[in-house]
Amino acid sequence: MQSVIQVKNLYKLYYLGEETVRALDGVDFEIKKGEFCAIVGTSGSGKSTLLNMLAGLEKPTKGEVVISGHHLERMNEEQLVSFRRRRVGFIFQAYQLIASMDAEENVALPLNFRGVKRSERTAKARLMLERVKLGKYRKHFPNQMSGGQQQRVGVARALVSDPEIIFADEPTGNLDSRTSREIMALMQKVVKEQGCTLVMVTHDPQLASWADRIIKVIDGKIVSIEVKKKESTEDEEMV
Ligand SMILES: Nc1ncnc2c1ncn2[C@@H]1O[C@H](COP(=O)(O)OP(=O)(O)OP(=O)(O)O)[C@@H](O)[C@H]1O
Repeated sequence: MQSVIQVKNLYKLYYLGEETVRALDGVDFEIKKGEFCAIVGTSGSGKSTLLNMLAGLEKPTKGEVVISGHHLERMNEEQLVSFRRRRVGFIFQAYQLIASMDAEENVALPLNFRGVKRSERTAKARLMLERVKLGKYRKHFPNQMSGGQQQRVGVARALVSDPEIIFADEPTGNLDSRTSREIMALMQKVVKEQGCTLVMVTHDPQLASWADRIIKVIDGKIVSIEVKKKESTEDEEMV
């Protein structure tokens, strides 16, 4: 399988007065196309810094981040914005839905930025809401939905523009354990159905165990990469 993300000799140093924080301290790995990858580690280990580098939200101090053959560290701000709009979807811990927009409008939002016409935006948003089993909730506003439902809207919004890669930062951090499992199962299923790559950051090894590849980070260094043997799961059989 082809690699969609390649990270080579990556460093991110922060200078705080006399002190140098080695948030990423020489990191190398690859993520294959279509994989669900978890980056796991305790608080302060460097997970969010790594995710920000992969999404082109922060510049590395040194090293390479190559996404589908494109070097992010060589891009300027404008190129990075365009890269994110065209190729990337995000799922956030606090959902980040717009309170004044209903579920359908929230899901359609990434398509506005791409200049897709209104009728097509609405049709795609409805399809995605059906896919996350929220078809009946399309006219509901965020404050009329549970946390789990809001995050399902978040998943639909991340997938609506057919991104190559979805980045998720503690996507179930605000949810109880049962709802968390539901969201993990949903993300695993829809990502496989759409054939995109999912990179999730979590501090929770239990949640990381849903992934095909688990990258463990301690003090800015990778200490292990576990690749799970493919099993014929229920989700895969449904694809
Ligand atoms: N802008 C910054 N300036 C200085 N130090 C920073 C900055 N951002 C992060 N750090 C430091 O880099 C290290 C890694 O931080 P990071 O946020 O990546 O960890 P994390 O694993 O995502 O933690 P958490 O799970 O708590 O979000 C920490 O020691 C943190 O204090």
